[in-house]
Amino acid sequence: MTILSLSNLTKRYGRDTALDAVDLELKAGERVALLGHNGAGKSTLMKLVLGLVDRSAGDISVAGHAPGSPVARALTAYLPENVAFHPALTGREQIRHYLRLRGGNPKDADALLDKVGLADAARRRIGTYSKGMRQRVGLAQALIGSPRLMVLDEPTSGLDPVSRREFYALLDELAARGTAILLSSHALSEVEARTDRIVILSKGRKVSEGTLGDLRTQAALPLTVHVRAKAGRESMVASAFPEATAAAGMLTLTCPQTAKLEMMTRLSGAADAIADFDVVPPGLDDIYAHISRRAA
Ligand SMILES: Nc1ncnc2c1ncn2[C@@H]1O[C@H](COP(=O)(O)OP(=O)(O)OP(=O)(O)O)[C@@H](O)[C@H]1O
Repeated sequence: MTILSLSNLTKRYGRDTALDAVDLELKAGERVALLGHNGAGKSTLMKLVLGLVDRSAGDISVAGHAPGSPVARALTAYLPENVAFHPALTGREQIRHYLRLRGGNPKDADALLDKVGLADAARRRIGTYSKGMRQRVGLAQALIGSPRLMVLDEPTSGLDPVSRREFYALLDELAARGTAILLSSHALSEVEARTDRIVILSKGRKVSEGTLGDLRTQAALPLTVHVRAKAGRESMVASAFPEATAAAGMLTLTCPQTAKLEMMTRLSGAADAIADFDVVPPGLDDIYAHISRRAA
């Protein structure tokens, strides 16, 4: 089921085009990452989805409803990059407050805090929480009313690696229950591992979209191959791979995606002299840099 649909979506501020004819669909349970340099249009896209600004052209719907309409608002949750809570309130008091504002039952606060792993800290003041714990309060708040679409702006910025992993595990659980997740991030390595699809914006235009595999194919960047020779067989390996550069006791060479099999044949041909080798595909940071540069 389609939860979010953007078609030819355009937003202009005066003569500047912040978002230029963007198409995008999110189905239930999909996790989609929005990448782009500063000013690429990520926040504008999110604001349009939340109904905070009006579109200049194109269409947008949240489960068939206009963004900002009462139904779309009830179906959508938003977690901004920097969530601010009252430091003197406990986690439980803060979530009870939000539940009252959203017409929910304040008694549900403990269940929500438990869901985000804050059951033990529910009675502590938010002023004593770490940044990761405050982000979880934000997530608990966003979970009120079981949203079908969750929009997260840089949700893990400032979190340590363990908190980031735990945060993504919570998102995985939400997605597994059918919530569509749209998040923006600059932390490419985590997006690489924890989202189903990646959308790259540049100057308001969608310049790439797909799984990491799709993007890898589009970018057509070469693989990197590291080869370590057996002791005493260095010159034999060096002559088998004359194009390689040597550093730190290893030979390093690149191989086009389309020439993987030839590379395997060459490696097996020199197998007697090789102690170890690694074939490293380009990571999302390389692919992102390549696609953004090409778009610019
Ligand atoms: N309210 C506004 N009035 C005029 N121009 C705006 C407004 N909001 C955004 N813009 C412009 O629209 C373009 C896209 O901005 P946007 O904030 O969507 O980018 P972004 O990808 O979210 O960037 P960042 O990563 O820095 O948050 C920029 O050129 C920005 O200056």
